[in-house]
Amino acid sequence: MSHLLSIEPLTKEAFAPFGTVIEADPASMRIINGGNTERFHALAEADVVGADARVVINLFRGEPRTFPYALGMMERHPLGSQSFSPLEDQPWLAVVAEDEGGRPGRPRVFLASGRQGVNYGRNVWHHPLMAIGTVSNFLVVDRAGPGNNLEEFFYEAPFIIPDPLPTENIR
Ligand SMILES: NC(=O)N[C@@H](O)C(=O)O
Ligand code: NI
Repeated sequence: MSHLLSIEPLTKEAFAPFGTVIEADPASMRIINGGNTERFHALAEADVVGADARVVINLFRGEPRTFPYALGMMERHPLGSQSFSPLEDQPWLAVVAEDEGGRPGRPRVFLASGRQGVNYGRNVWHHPLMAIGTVSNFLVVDRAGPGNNLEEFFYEAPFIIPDPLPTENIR
């Protein structure tokens, strides 16, 4: 089995096993504020569990990853979902994996446009934030509160993510 990973375009259908895509989906749009504003309603839902769990809104400023990238670990948050929405129209990578008996399977790498965010479902394996090209800011909605909300897994051998830029190479 090759450890070189391919990069897929992010679509809500392909990402569905892992969470939802946060983008201006016309099907969710309603006109509000007397016609001044388009509301893209309820694109995702924060899912937090446990006593005294709170939904919090954060800013993450990610340094761009360097490529080829040796992906050696994945993480998940058993007590809450986690969303990432880019703030500067910069593409980025959402990396996820199915759970296979309590460990992540082969990672899947999705190239998100600068107008696409994701909400990782609660307890879904993912790689920590992967900005590409330049320092990138993200609005992050996730869980705060008591309890251990981080589980990490380290692969026996790293997977390799090729350079996603220029994005024209993504098929
Ligand atoms: N540690 C932290 O809050 N961030 C990670 O969970 C991540 O997915 O980037
Ligand atoms: Ni995370």
